[in-house]
Amino acid sequence: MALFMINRYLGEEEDCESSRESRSRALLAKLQEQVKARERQSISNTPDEDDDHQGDKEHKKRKCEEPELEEVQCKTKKSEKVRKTDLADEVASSAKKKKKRKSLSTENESMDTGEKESNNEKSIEITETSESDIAENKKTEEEENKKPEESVEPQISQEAKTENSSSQSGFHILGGFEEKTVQKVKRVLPQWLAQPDVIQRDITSNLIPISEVPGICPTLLKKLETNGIQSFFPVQAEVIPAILESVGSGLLVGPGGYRPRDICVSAPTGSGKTLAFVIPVVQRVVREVRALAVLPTKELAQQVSKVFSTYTEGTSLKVVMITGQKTFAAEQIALSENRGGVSHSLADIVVATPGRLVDHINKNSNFSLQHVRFLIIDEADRMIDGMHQSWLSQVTKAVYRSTGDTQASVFKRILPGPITVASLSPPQIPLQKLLFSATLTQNPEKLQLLDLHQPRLFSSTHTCTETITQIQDTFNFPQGLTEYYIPCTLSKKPLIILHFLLRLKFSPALCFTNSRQAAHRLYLLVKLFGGVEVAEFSSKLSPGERQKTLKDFEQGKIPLLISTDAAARGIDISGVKCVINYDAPQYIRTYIHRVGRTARAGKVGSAFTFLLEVQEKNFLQMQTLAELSKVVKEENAKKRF
Ligand SMILES: Nc1ncnc2c1ncn2[C@@H]1O[C@H](COP(=O)(O)OP(=O)(O)OP(=O)(O)O)[C@@H](O)[C@H]1O
Repeated sequence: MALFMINRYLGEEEDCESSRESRSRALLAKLQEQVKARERQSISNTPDEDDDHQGDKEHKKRKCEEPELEEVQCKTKKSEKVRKTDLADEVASSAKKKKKRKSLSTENESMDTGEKESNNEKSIEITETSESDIAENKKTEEEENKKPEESVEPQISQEAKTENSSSQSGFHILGGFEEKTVQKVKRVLPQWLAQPDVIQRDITSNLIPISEVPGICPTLLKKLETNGIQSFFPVQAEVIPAILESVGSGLLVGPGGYRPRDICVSAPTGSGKTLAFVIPVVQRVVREVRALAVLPTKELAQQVSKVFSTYTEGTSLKVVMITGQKTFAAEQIALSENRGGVSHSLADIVVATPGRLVDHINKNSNFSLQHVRFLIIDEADRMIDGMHQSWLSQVTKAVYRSTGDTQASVFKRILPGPITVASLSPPQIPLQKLLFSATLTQNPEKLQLLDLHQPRLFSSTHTCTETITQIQDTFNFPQGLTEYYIPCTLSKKPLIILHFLLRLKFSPALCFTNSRQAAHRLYLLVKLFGGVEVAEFSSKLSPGERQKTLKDFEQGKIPLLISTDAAARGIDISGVKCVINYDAPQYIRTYIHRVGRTARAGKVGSAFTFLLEVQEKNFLQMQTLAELSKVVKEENAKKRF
């Protein structure tokens, strides 16, 4: 007995024949209906229809032959219709998005409009195929237009629809449209730059009696007094003890037996930076080239050399200047002598310009820098700009050059690297860099070029800004300086100069132009006009002529000196009452150094800048002059020349 009975369903198979017949009949009827409809349609169409239509006819013909295929194609067309309608929707929805995202550019908007237009064209094509669809589309479009500011939800659904349609059409949308907040990288200044030892800017109310500054030997104190120096300026009171402390345990090592920190000083023009390095160097140096001061120009080197000579007078120390003012042979003789086949240094302190220094390193075999303890880089920002000459790497190489001398090898110098037990023994002479400038850059990338060791900064401009994005090189002007600018025309400039000298008796005046030609033209013009003793100063003159001109100017023989920027930096001429920028300087640093030739050492002075109308805006926009511009604007509103 069977446990289960399986009944087989035979329904369709049973009347298979009859159903097949009825299906083919129905299909035939449907086809005939369609053929008739198309015939009616073709009759109603005009004969001058385009090629596309003929294509259609052929198409229809094929369709008639292949009814099944037609069915499939109809479906495809239908889905295309859906896509096109969706495209129209997409445009509508993107228009909405556009309204919401105000930040879209007009250019994009116009592009979008174009797209919309073309999509509209497409939807017109569609209307030809199905009128009911147009009505529907129109309705949707109208609805969309009527409610442009719909709630977020419908828009999201539209977007979803768009995405859907694009995935249907086989396109993938690239890129996300979400606005993500990008995390900003906060660049932080190294601590030594962010937290300097602050130097008071006001010299006169911050004088420190020389006896109160620790560590200075009695001989030097006496010498200072002999030179009329009773008190130290703030920069000297801060920096001298710091340098002396770094050589407290002798020249071989710094505090705690470690390499001493390099020192950077940023203080206004005329604030006394020269003595800040001259005093400790003279106190600590013994015979051998122990200190090397590098300066950008001959005049500056001469000036610094003079200060060193003053403070080494009466000691066994010898200062030698190598700037090319003397012949190479004469400089060689001054630097070293040969006794019994062994070269001995005759200089303890060398003051040099970078070019000539490199010449001696390469060509003078008796010139040794192996005992240099202090490397002074004055006008440091200018010297960094001149680093392409690679003078510093040449100096460093010469400092760490091996002698092959076994006796000296006890104190052999090795290029500094990471501190290890081995590197600390035997003791080495460290090379300590001392940087000075009124416009020392605070840009760590530039300072990096100097390969400083754990630097310590003394600055009169502490801005409390640590992040690099906020950092601007900000500099201070001397306290006693008053700045003016004079709006004028080109033709009136010479007259104003004469007015200053002849009527207002502004002298001695140092007048700056932007080129040698301009300086020479103005010099001739003033000379032709007469009534004022005038001289010019530029690289056109020989070093000897330049030196004489500066001396005459300092002694009051020349009330007006017309100069290029050759006299803008570092030149210390006492008694300059007024600086005139006949041509406006292009850079703030140039401006600071030019006007810094007056109001030196706590004295008062004035600076005048002639500005053509076109230059006013740029000049006042120099960032650090923002404050000045405010004051000067108010003042000049009253008095216009
Ligand atoms: N303690 C002091 N007492 C009186 N005068 C001083 C003192 N220190 C320096 N001076 C004088 O101040 C003047 C300016 O000094 P110095 O040339 O060193 O300035 P500076 O800071 O190097 O300026 P710049 O940045 O323009 O080169 C010099 O004439 C110098 O003799």
